[in-house]
Amino acid sequence: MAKKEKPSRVSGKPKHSLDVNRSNSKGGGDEEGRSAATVRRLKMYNSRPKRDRKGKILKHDLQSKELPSTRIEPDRRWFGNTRIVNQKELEFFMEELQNRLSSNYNVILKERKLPMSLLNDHQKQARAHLLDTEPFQDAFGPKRKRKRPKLLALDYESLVKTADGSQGAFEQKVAANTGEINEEDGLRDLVRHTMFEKGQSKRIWGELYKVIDSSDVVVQVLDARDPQGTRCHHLEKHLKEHCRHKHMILLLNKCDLVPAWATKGWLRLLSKEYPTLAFHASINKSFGKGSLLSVLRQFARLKNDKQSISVGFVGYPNVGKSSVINTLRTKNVCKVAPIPGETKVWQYITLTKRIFLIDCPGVVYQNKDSETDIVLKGVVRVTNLEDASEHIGEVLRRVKKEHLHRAYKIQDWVDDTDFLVQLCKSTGKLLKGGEPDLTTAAKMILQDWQRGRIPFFVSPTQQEGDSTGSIDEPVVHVEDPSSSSDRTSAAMKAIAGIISSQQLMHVPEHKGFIGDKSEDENTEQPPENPE
Ligand SMILES: Nc1nc2c(ncn2[C@@H]2O[C@H](COP(=O)(O)OP(=O)(O)OP(=O)(O)O)[C@@H](O)[C@H]2O)c(=O)[nH]1
Repeated sequence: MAKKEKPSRVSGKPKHSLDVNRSNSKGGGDEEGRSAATVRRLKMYNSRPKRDRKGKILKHDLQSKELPSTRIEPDRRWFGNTRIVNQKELEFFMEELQNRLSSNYNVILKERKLPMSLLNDHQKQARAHLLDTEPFQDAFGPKRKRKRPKLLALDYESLVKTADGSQGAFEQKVAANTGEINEEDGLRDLVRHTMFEKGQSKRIWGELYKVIDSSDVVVQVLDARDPQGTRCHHLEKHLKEHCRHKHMILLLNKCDLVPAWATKGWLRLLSKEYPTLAFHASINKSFGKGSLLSVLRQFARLKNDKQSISVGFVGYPNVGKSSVINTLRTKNVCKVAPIPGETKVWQYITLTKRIFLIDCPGVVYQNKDSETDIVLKGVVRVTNLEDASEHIGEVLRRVKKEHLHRAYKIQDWVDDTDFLVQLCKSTGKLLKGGEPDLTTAAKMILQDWQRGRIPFFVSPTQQEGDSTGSIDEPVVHVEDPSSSSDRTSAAMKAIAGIISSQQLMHVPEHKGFIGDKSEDENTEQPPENPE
């Protein structure tokens, strides 16, 4: 037992530092010394058990006199808040608890400390009362509480009729989507499914939704050669309907492959809908990097209630999403290849302490594009095509003769086969017996097309209508009105400023187009080629 403390002196301070009768008051004269509570606690640590020679405890202040001297075995479980009990113990505990609960004279204190949901589990799994009956009025009367089940049909015949009707509607819808209602053999359908549905798989869409869910800002990367063709309206609609708090910007990548006036025209046109920036992805000689970084910094400022923001890069395959991220980091952090489908899964990249970038695999929304359109948009790997020559006619139609002449040194041709034969002869792509290897030549042309070696672009004038050439104030959406404040409006103004100042900048352009006089000359059908 603890010794009886000496009473404090009547006058003067206690001398010993382990004297309990020191003052506890802070404002008193004894500010520096230990308080009475501290002294008592320290004394408790000093009370060690008295042992005999063999180590057996003879006497201990905290040891019960009745029980033999015990030591508690050290165990990890003493420090955790979980316990493992066996089924028997649990059942015993449940019974006890049930008894206590059923008695009106018992109250459970600290109920929240008990795993009540576990103890009441059996109530949830109570059997369905299949044979119980209820009064007719409760089940069918005007004051019935049950929900009426939604039946598709009342009898078997009407069910069959409904199924037939919906099957017809489904088939029509599928046919409208694939545009192949007149195909009879079904073979083309199969080819389309395996090859031309790249970027449409459930897995890829899953990756896209993961990226969207994790992003605060979504950057939709478009190919400057065909911005409308590589846009995903479905995604824009989804963001507008379900994620109004997320911001979206458009990025016209590969603007070095089109004339400057076309880039500016598209910027003007697309800025009416979303903040749009032009970009040329290149680690050493990029364009638009500064503007994009400033816009992202403004978004980070806008969301300064968050520790960091995530920026998701989404878009068609091969538009250059990974290249844009590499350009921003000035480093090869993402795999880049001139073939579509290089990015397989999403990838997180740190740009700054507050800005994270997410690379997403290329996604294609099912639309009415023909197989040739899909190939020319760069969605399909050219090496996988079985008959590449069937798409060459469209290339010859879209690209001006001068460009083809400059690229392949062929003066004139009758049709696409003639062009391919001449190309095979000039490049030596011949099979056994001197037969021209049309497929290899066609693949060569398509690869050049996908890599931007053949000058081509879709003109913005067609969409712009009677554009006056003036630069409109870019649209910057503030989706969350609750967050609008001085800070928000300042950031939004800054973003609009960055975007409109980029529209005035000198944009890089494709050498093949230099010398174009004006966009008015570009009136032919289709107007992809301005020269
Ligand atoms: N000329 C030019 N080529 C570019 C530009 N950006 C990207 N590319 C090229 O486009 C090709 C595809 O680039 P990626 O960055 O792999 O495209 P991606 O969108 O990530 O492709 P997926 O992996 O299919 O999603 C590469 O050969 C790049 O070199 C650009 O601004 N200008």
